[in-house]
Amino acid sequence: MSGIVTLTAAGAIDATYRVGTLRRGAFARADSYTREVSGKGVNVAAALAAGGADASAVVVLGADDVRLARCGLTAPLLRIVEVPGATRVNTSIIDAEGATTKVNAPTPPLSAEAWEATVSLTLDELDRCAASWLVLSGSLPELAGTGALVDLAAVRAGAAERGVRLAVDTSGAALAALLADPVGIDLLTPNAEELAAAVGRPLATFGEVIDAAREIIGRGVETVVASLGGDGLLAVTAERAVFARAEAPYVANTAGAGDAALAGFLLGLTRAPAANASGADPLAVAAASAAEWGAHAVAHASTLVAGPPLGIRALVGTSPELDRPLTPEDAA
Ligand SMILES: Nc1ncnc2c1ncn2[C@@H]1O[C@H](COP(=O)(O)OP(=O)(O)O)[C@@H](O)[C@H]1O
Ligand SMILES: O=P(O)(O)OC[C@H]1O[C@](O)(COP(=O)(O)O)[C@@H](O)[C@@H]1O
Repeated sequence: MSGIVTLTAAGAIDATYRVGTLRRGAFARADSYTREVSGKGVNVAAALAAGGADASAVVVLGADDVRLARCGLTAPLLRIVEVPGATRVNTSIIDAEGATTKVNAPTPPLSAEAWEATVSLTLDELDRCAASWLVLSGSLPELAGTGALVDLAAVRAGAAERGVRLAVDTSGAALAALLADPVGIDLLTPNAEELAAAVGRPLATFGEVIDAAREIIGRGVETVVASLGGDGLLAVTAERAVFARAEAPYVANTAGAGDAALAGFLLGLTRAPAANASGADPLAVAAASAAEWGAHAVAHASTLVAGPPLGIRALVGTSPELDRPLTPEDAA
């Protein structure tokens, strides 16, 4: 199988605290605390590898945390660009009811040398594993001294020259920058909030999510997978919209669900030729796989998933109910 490479220009340490009760403005002592080397592309690659894919993660990390990265379970997947200092820390606080409060730190600016090294390592990695997909994951740092985000043009051109398909999972300024030039993006995986920001209006129903996804598709993106938390997801193309949802065995930590769902979608696509041959619908197969991996991830205490979603089966609908409201925490 050809490989899948992820690029995370803003690597992170995920710090997860479990507390009994979390009250704004009040003291809480954690019952447990974990630190994981993360960043969206690291999590995506970990899930892809757990699903049997040949995956690797190019990630920018602070030198202070490289030893932790080299000792972790994902170490064999990581292609690290080391920059001076510490990696940013993204903090999740999970209370006894299973609700996650998350604060992501800003990423420090990247020097021109570090960004050049990142681009060149990414293109080398595409060649090394004869990649079929490149996944651009997470927020983007500023290029030091410019006030502008790092420029993805060389990475995108390099992927296009090699016939490598492009998946994008990002938010905020990075999503806006990518959507200013969306032609060539094969797969975009926003959550409802990110999709709402991209089209500049609130989204309250499945029908509104599909319309927003089609607006993005009209700008040049091939497929939009809108992830809707506990409501599941909608996989939308110019002609089709497929709904999928899987029941999570329990909700332990929602951080990383989007990354696992993206990995699940790509793993599902790799099964598409076999699905086609057996008369199954490839988009539905990929959407089901995404929902199963997402539900699997929320049942994991850590951001990273270990192993495939055994025993989790998605319900899939090829005619989503357009009037169905999103649950309030997913509506945007
Ligand atoms: N509580 C849940 N129960 C079942 N599936 C879930 C739950 N939360 C998330 N998922 C699955 O994981 C996917 C990604 O989660 P979501 O929270 O939407 O992404 P993100 O982390 O990017 O905001 C969802 O589309 C859904 O399929
Ligand atoms: O680069 P960003 O947007 O700050 O996101 C990084 C964070 O996203 C995560 O990958 C989780 O993302 P999802 O919950 O969307 O899967 C964290 O592990 C990481 O800390």
